[in-house]
Amino acid sequence: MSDLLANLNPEQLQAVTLPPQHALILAGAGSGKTRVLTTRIAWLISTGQMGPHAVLAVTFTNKAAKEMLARLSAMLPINTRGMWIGTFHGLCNRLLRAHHKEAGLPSLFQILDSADQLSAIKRLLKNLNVDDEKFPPRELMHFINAHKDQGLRPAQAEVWDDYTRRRVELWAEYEGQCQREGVVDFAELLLRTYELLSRNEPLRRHYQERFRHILVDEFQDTNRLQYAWLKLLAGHDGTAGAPQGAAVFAVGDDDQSIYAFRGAEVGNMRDFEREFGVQNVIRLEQNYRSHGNILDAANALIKNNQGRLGKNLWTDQGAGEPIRVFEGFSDLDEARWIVDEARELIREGVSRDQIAFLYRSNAQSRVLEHELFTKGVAYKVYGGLRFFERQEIKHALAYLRLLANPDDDTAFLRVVNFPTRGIGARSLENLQEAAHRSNSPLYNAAASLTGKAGAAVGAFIRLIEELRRETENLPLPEVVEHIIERSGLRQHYLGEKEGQERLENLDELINAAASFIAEEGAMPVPDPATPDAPLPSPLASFLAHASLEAGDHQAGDGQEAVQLMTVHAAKGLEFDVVFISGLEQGLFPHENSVMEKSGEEEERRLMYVAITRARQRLYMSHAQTRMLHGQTRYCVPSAFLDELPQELLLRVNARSTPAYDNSYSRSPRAAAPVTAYESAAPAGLRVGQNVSHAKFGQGVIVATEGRGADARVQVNFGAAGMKWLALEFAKLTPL
Ligand SMILES: Nc1ncnc2c1ncn2[C@@H]1O[C@H](COP(=O)(O)OP(=O)(O)OP(=O)(O)O)[C@@H](O)[C@H]1O
Ligand SMILES: [Mg+2]
Repeated sequence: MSDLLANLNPEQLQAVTLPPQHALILAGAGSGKTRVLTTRIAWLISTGQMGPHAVLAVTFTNKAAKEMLARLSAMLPINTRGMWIGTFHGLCNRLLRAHHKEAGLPSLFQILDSADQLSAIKRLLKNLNVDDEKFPPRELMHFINAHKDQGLRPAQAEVWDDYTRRRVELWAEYEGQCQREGVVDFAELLLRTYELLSRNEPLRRHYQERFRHILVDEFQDTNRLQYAWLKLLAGHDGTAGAPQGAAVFAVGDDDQSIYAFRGAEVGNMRDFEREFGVQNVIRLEQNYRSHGNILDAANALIKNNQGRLGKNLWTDQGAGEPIRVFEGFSDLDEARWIVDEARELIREGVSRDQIAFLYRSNAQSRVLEHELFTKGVAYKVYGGLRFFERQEIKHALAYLRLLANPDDDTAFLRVVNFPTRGIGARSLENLQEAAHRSNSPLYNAAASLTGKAGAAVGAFIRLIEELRRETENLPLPEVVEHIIERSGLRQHYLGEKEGQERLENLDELINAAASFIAEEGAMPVPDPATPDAPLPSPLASFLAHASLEAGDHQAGDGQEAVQLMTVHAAKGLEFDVVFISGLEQGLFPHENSVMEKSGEEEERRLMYVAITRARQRLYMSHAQTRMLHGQTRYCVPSAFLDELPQELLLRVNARSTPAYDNSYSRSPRAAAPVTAYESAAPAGLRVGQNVSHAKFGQGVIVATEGRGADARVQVNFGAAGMKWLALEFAKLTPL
């Protein structure tokens, strides 16, 4: 046990060995918060203060949860399987599976990911004959999710006009549809669990008594509902006679709060301190992750934010290397340089796993991927177009979902006519109407269809029934393989011109099922606290996993690969070498943020997170032109670059003339050091400049393109929205 505590500094040691009280560890990046949290769990267990089943720990991503379990197994000779360590969504899923009856859900309820949710909403609007121009489905989805993240149901929503009233009605209809179909969306996982625990006293008591220690990583990014959920589980719900609750140990960093746009509230940290009467607020100030220059850059940047809780991070690791800054002619040029540099590092012996490419927006990964692919460098993308979101995978999963739950209408509609079975849109509409009238799932309403379509749908239902029988006793990977064959999916893609890649992905799904079983064990483990709760089938567990986890299958599992992800997804992680690309106004900071002070500060925190992921070497880059949404944009370097102490930066020049480029009106320029950013902007106007327009009012320029008579600027007019204006016609006055 002494080994466990051996390398901790005094503040870390104090935090790890606190008596069972509420505590808040407030500390900057890389100061060992996550390490302290994990070590505390190990310490509590190894000193016999609690059993593995008395702990609940919440982390932010599946990757982080896995890492925590791995670290725990390394520290302790215990089996960590079955421990309640995971993401909010993962833990809620587990709770609802164990108590689905009490939660009013079918035993095999399915999880809708965001794409499924959107299609469920579109289908609803169509069924109700609602004009989707007036009620754009995506917008309605955000409306619904934002309310649910606040812990609200339609009856509690604030209605301030007819339009909102209608939206709330549609939301209520949507809830009804989900309930009929036995599906839950991400926000519902949390809300349903919260409601279950607050209404069901015996159950609440059971968990309140069970969990003696609740530990939360990245506490700054919890939203209202998550905080309420934690309070409830910890026995701080205000109900009379609640048992002496769990000790809550929260770690966080206000400077890394990057989910305010999704309703996360840093204010939760202050509320926590007050409401739980936290006696112990511990600050950690030594950073063990990054070399001095990297840390200095991060500290200098974040100083520009107001109202911070304030911390002072230092390191004894020495200054290390300067931060290298590269300017590319174009995004392709930038990507080429990044990949060349990475290859050089790999040649020098840096592991691919220790090289990360970070970017602000998912769309930026495409050029990087293209370049990596061309040069034959193994890479892995986290997030983005997830494996489980690809068309062929969703088709295969839909068959599996129907096996598990025939009431799942989203799955039904996805594959009833895929591969084609001659069932027309008209017949499907009739079927949906019949289902709507009889308030039954499509699967059951199928009998009402007559004629040719009726026969075809009947054949489909028989196919599903047969598949269910045929796969009943098969191991999961074989179930997956069987349905890919028997559903006709493989045959279908064999006949498709571009089908090869899709077939490979389908094979990869069989592999994913196999590794899922290998990792999770062939059968789910009964929970000692609720031994009588029904165990989910391996299929149901796998489907939940597919909805919850971003599958990362570009590079084979276990293969070393360069890590690509958005800055949001990089939270909590660390790498020897980090490249941050696309440091341009409008991209990072993102254009949606420029109008608001709070938006700008959130972008700065995001940049702080990006910088502090690096251990030894940090690169930053930007391009003069970039293809975005099919157009070439001229770009101005990010203001964040100017906020860094210039003596920490090493400007590296282009090594050669660009071999290819995607900008069409760039004047031929040699490989001289490039500094003249402004030349790209038309007629004295630059990105970031405030302007006024007779009709739209005041705004700020967020992008420019073209020259002379073609010159156009994109202006964010706030309330009047984002506009592209041709300079020749629009009268813009610089302010
Ligand atoms: N006392 C220590 N001695 C040596 N290394 C340490 C010590 N404390 C932490 N570290 C190492 O420093 C690195 C950063 O730690 P950790 O990831 O726990 O920081 P964090 O505060 O959670 O960072 P973030 O805010 O980015 O999530 C890890 O590699 C960790 O193992
Ligand atoms: Mg951490």
